[in-house]
Amino acid sequence: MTPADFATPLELIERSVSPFREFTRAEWARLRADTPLTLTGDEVMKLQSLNDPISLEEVIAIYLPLSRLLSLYVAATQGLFKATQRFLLAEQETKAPYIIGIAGSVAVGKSTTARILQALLARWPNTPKVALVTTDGFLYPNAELERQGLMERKGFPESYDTQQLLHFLSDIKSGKRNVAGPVYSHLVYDVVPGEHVYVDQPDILIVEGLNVLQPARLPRDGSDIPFVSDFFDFSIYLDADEDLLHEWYVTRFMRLRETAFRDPQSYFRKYASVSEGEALQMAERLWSRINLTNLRENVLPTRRRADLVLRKGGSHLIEEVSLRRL
Ligand SMILES: Nc1ncnc2c1ncn2[C@@H]1O[C@H](COP(=O)(O)OP(=O)(O)O)[C@@H](O)[C@H]1O
Ligand SMILES: CC(C)(COP(=O)(O)O)[C@@H](O)C(=O)NCCC(=O)O
Repeated sequence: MTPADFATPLELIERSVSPFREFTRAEWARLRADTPLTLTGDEVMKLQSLNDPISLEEVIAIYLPLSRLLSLYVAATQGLFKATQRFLLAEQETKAPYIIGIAGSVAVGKSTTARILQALLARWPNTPKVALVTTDGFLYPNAELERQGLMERKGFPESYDTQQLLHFLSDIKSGKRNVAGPVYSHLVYDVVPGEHVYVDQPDILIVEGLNVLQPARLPRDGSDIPFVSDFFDFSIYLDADEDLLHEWYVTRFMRLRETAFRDPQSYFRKYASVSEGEALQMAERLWSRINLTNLRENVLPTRRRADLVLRKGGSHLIEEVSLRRL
């Protein structure tokens, strides 16, 4: 026995009650085992979002072990589903899609993580059909947010049509074909009327958004309201310190000024032509009044509900991984 093997009773209790198993980057990277690399450096570059750099090394160290874990979990869930069907003496073979939720703050890089996972999972040897949707389409349109005085609460739980999202997920989970969902445009900063995304019986669905792990606000009459996460088979929370998120948000806003904001259709076009100081002020205001407040009040408290927490450090690399004990 070494001194490190001794722990105080309190330490033992803390260790035994933590619902998560913690891994350093190096420990997690070893769990890739023999999972083959199926993406090239060029493909990875194309999947990254603005101001969210990702390298092939990150895919190898973090995402290949995750892909291996998910392939085991998907197979186990499918086995359980088949067992239930056998028990029910079901005559027809049906299948339910495996649904993965990705939560985390604005500007943490959920979109990059979601796209990398989608590409990796779609390249498993049995090439499953992997669909990806973002929850921003389920935000109420700006006109409705304005009517309800919620324009400064965009991204807060009350700014989403959660009923619509629940119906959408329920239709997909129950195997309906061509389920239509709404589409949000960051350019015009609003839901696009008449535009839809269609999800057609995927093997795997990735649902990405700020509030996907949010508990339902239970009605006083005690009726049973599902959580969005009730539809998830696995969930990921992408985490980073507040200071980093703040820096990433403001840097991205200032880079968007040079690109997307120049488009005459951009909601933020004004900030492409005002002084750098004024643009910076707006970015700071959006961050602190909306996104940071939402992070503290609503998003971060859901972290402990995830099955896996990926924690990013200063250079956008994932430095720590926590996996829920089953
Ligand atoms: N104002 C904007 N104009 C254009 N694209 C944007 C704007 N804000 C965010 N985006 C893009 O939208 C996507 C989602 O951003 P966000 O909701 O902050 O989540 P995350 O950074 O976690 O992916 C990112 O790819 C980001 O680059
Ligand atoms: C559209 C968002 C709410 C993110 O939505 P999500 O896809 O996570 O549901 C967010 O990017 C946003 O626009 N927040 C409002 C404050 C801001 O303009 O940064």
